[in-house]
Amino acid sequence: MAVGKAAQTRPDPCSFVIFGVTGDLAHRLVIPALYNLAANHLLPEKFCLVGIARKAMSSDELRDGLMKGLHQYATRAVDDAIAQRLLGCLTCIEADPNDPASFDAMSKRLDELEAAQQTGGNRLFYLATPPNAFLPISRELGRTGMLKENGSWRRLVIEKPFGTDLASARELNSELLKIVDEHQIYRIDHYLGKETVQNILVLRFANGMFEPIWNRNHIDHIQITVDEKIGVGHRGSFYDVTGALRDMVPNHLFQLLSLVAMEPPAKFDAHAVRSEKAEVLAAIQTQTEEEALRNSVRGQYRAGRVGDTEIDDYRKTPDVKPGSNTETYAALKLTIDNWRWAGVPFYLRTGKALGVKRTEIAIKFKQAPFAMFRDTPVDRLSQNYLIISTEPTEGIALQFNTKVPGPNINIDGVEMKFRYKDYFKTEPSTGYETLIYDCMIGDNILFQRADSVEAGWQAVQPFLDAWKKAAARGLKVYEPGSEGPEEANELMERDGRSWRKLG
Ligand SMILES: NC(=O)C1=CN([C@@H]2O[C@H](COP(=O)(O)OP(=O)(O)OC[C@H]3O[C@@H](n4cnc5c(N)ncnc54)[C@H](OP(=O)(O)O)[C@@H]3O)[C@@H](O)[C@H]2O)C=CC1
Ligand SMILES: O=C1O[C@H](COP(=O)(O)O)[C@@H](O)[C@H](O)[C@H]1O
Repeated sequence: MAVGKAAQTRPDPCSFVIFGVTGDLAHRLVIPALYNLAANHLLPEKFCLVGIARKAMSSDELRDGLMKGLHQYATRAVDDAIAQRLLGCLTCIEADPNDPASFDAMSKRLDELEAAQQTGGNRLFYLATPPNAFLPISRELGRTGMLKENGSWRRLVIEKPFGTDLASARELNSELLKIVDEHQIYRIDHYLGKETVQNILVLRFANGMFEPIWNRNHIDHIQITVDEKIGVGHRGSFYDVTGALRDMVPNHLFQLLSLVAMEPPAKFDAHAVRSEKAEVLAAIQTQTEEEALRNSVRGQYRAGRVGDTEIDDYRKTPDVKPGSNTETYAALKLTIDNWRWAGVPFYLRTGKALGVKRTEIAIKFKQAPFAMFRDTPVDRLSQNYLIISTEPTEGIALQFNTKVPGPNINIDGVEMKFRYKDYFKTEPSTGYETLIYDCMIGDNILFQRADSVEAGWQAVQPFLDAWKKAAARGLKVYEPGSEGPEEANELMERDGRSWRKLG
């Protein structure tokens, strides 16, 4: 992460080994991110790019596919010379975790490549594979000694989802820690690569004015919204066993929640920041199943339109079970049991096929206790929100009341807005550049530690259990292009609150 560093420097020479290189993530996000790093001179001088495929494939064939993907998904115009430099050195190695001999051969081949390219033995293994392959691949890497650090570094990048519930996340952590040390594991969550998300800490702790009011005395509640317009599309087989809650909440939404709710770390280093994040997640009150049902809404979209795009009924998505009860929308009410947040509800919502793409944290401050202005009762004052948003615009807005010009005291709500693009020249990014760069320089501040992953699953486990038992009961349907099921509004209205409207 660039904060606190004088300038970005090139990482150590290393090999970058991608498992799952034939897949969507590698083509759409990882290679374009490496391209952006190459274009900004942020790849190591000596760099060995290796793709691991389970089926035989030549390096040329793999290179052609990745080059095509780069042209399709790059976030900036592709300069052929840079792309050639990046992919020119690509080597494809065939290895399957079900075939130990293939890993022995891979280990030998990597040694040879690294000796030729003088990368010094530093290796980053990026597991861009389905979660069920994380452990088999790690075990083979461990067995063959490829993860052993002998004067060089060896790192393992694990994609999300990290486990499917509390028990499986614990099991995965415990098995991985038999193979590698925690400092070698980089559990990735691309939300932490987003500028606005990293800026939450800067906003809170590099400014003196927010901290005094950042607590239960001044904050009424906090809303975290991650709405998407896209449907499930071609990801039916993954999504139908995952659902909106597992896909988004214990990872992306909890990253936002932990950054906004954590205590100030003693210093800005990985240990201190990650400890505070884990601490606040662990303080999320564990709900009984009955409370979990009362404090949640789950929905599933039917056929309809989002803007000009036709969206099919979720249950008709390829690879989705015909009568599936998997939620494509989830809203939750959580509370954090600590001194700062006691009595301050956190309302979270996320869903697919909704009317707008919106990612925001809206911090709602308490109303003024008394309105001294005639004809303006306190409940007619506009609400005071501080809004930190990534979508549709990256920025921060503060909403407050002001006097309407004129002879009388009329009051209306206005907004002060900071938009990143008005102040900084930002380059479009995949969100993965920062994370991949940080892995290469060994800065794990933006990666999840085992304890916070487990604390996240612990907090959502009651909802998973309650929803599983309830099956179809309680699953609400919603129209594509809407704001989600009406019951999500009722979740707020019951508490005398409402979701923040856009615009
Ligand atoms: N795509 C995305 O936008 C995002 C994906 N992720 C995560 O990234 C990971 C990859 O996702 P995605 O690229 O979409 O998936 P894909 O299905 O498109 O690709 C999976 C890749 O993994 C390989 N693979 C599958 N099974 C195994 C196995 N048992 N052992 C070794 N390799 C295997 C496949 O290789 P083969 O050709 O041999 O079958 C393929 O290259 C997942 O964990 C996903 O949750 C996270 C965030 C976003
Ligand atoms: O990890 C995931 O995130 C995306 C949303 O990411 P964003 O950066 O576009 O907000 C989501 O679509 C996907 O289902 C999920 O797996």
